[in-house]
Amino acid sequence: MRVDWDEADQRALQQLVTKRFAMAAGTYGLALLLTWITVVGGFYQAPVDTALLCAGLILVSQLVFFWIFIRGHNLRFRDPSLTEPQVLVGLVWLTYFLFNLGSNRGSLLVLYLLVLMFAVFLPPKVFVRYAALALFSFIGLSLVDLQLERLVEPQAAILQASVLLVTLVWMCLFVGYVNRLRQRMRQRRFALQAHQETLRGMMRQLEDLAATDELTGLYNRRYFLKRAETEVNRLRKGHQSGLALIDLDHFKRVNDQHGHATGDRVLQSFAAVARSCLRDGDILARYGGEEFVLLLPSTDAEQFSACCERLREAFASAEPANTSLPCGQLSLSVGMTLLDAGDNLDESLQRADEALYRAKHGGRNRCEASWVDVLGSGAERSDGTAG
Ligand SMILES: Nc1nc2c(ncn2[C@@H]2O[C@H](COP(=O)(O)OP(=O)(O)OP(=O)(O)O)[C@@H](O)[C@H]2O)c(=O)[nH]1
Repeated sequence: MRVDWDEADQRALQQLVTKRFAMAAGTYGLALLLTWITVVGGFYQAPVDTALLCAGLILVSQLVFFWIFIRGHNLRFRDPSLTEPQVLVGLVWLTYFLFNLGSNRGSLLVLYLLVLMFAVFLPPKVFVRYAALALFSFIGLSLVDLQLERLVEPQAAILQASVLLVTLVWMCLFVGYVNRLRQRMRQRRFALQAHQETLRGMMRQLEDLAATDELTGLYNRRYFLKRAETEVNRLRKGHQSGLALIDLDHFKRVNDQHGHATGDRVLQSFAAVARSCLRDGDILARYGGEEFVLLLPSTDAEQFSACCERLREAFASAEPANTSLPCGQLSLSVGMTLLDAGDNLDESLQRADEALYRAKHGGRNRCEASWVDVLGSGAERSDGTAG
């Protein structure tokens, strides 16, 4: 069965299964060493050719597995570590090896457990299947010996089979326990991941709250200053950003004549108008009271002036919802400046503030730029009445 893994999972998984393969291959190496000890010690009761053939087949089988792992073909299977085929190869090889040991096989019975150790993480049902295969293979060896009339000690064979049976039953119970433990751990991991996701969501909400002005939904001053500092530092030589302080005109009068609630709605109305005039990358924040601050990345004097002018006109002609204010009563003044690479944010805000001061004192409802000569012709000054 083909399973799709994402790339990071795939790499981590491949590392893990390759380590397991190395362990299995190492175990085969030790088992082959044992084979040759039995051959040299005279316990091996078949021609040496069979031991050589067996060693060769094991080597080939491991090379095939190695090729499968290296090419990543194992990832096509539900169990990418290929535990079942490995265990099957191990059981077949071990049974053949024990068959050739004749009556000496009892002392090497433990090797069945060694092979089955690789299967302890398989589902318990599958493990029971391989445990039964190991037991019946071993009993089968004694039956074949009996058939060939070379079963020297039948009682010893029965005892060995009983020991294997008891050990395998214990292992099956142990595997069931391990499996339940793993399931519980998996559930806890999922619960933990869900908690982490909730926490992350809450953190995002908190960050949004900490960055937002409650009344207007715009960014607040703290967030703006942090963000603007980053933008200023990011500014490359030859590029400019626009910075503007925007102040609603005679706002105290709105409050005094129409009430604080109406004043609040006017502030919200400004936020809505400004949002509709600005682009996504533009940063607008409530600087305090009825004062706002705007940062327009990657702009020049002409574009920035046009943008602020558009905003001024849009607000002057906006009719705030749920207020008794007639349109025409509302206006704003803007103080603009340009930021160059290496500029200091505080000094730039100071320049914008000075321009705003001029806009207020020049009659309000206008945009003034810090880059315009104060005593000059005022050609770049724009206002709602006449140039
Ligand atoms: N409704 C409302 N009013 C606010 C809020 N924050 C500040 N204000 C009011 O905004 C007014 C600002 O008044 P001033 O600083 O005198 O400025 P102004 O009346 O707009 O006059 P100019 O700026 O010179 O045109 C004050 O009356 C503040 O109480 C707010 O959140 N809601």
